[in-house]
Amino acid sequence: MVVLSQPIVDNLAQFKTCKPPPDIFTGIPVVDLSHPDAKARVVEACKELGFFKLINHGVSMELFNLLEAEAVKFFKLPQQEKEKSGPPNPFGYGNKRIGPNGDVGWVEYLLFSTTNSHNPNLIFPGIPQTLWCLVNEYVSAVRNVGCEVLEMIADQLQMGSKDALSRLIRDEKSDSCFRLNHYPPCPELQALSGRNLIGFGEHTDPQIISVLRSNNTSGLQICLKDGSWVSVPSDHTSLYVNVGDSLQVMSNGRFRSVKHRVLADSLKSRVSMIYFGGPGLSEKIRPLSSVMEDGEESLYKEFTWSEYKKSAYKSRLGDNRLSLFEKSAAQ
Ligand SMILES: C=C1C[C@]23C[C@@]1(O)CC[C@H]2[C@@]12CC[C@H](O)[C@@](C)(C(=O)O1)[C@H]2[C@@H]3C(=O)O
Ligand SMILES: O=C(O)CCC(=O)C(=O)O
Ligand SMILES: [Fe+2]
Repeated sequence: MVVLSQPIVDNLAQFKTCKPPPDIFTGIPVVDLSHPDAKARVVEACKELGFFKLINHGVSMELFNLLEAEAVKFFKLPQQEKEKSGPPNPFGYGNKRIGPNGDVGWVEYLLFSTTNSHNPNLIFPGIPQTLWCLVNEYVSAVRNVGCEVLEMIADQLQMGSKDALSRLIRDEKSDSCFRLNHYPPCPELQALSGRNLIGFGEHTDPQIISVLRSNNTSGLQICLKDGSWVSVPSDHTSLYVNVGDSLQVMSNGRFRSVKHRVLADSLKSRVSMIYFGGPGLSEKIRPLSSVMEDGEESLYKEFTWSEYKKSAYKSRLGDNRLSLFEKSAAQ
């Protein structure tokens, strides 16, 4: 019999839990970037799930491994050392608290702005130079992948110019960010209740596009159109792409900003790295005229990314942030 000390139970009581994940879902669309039908498959997946797996993406396994190893090294540092780069405001090292409004999860993380104006020494006094350099190298590689995907969408939807979407995240004023997440295992809880801790609660990503890579520990779940949650198979060689709220708006609801969450594993650490491609602060977020049919009305009130971001940072993780900007919402 496993005997749990009271402090462990008390400490875990603040976190939400969930029944162990169901079998791994086999219906995640796989897009081979080098295949001629890639554009059509990307668009189909953005409409159906707002989520897909990318293979032949061109980011080297070596870069994945180097960044993962440096991230693991950082997360193994004594708590005091890691906290030199925190608290996240919103950038920096965070532990258990997500965002400014009381959300918690079984996760520690480093959140970076990808805009150069942020001096790393001010926000990350505790971060090793090697990790900083690898983050920059990795971000530029996955930004290119994000741009390639957005260019395929623009082409497939005949948006007129290939860079109608990609320019937003390629722009030097793009307000993008990057996150390294570490979900420690929690065997005590599994032993106690047979349940899993919620590592990162359900939410949608506010930006245009997110590009995710994880180690070989599963835990990511996405919500299907019928409201059921399914587990995404882990694959440390692939990238996963999800549609963010801004792309849902720009497609006037044709693409789906996918609701997702992460369950911590009871035995294995999960390490994930996510690039969130966002537009410049003053960019207007509205349906692109090229996607609209004759007479079609926008489902959303027009807003700038700065307005949306401000509103997002007032919300709780699981809130439907776009609902405030829907045309049907009270003015
Ligand atoms: C609770 C929050 C954390 C978050 C900002 C927010 O107020 C609502 C959106 C959250 C989210 C989800 C996707 C990304 O992980 C993130 C960096 C983002 O842009 O929006 C986080 C924000 C965060 O952790 O600061
Ligand atoms: O860590 C993951 O796998 C996903 C985390 C996530 O959804 C996020 O950071 O927005
Ligand atoms: Fe997310």
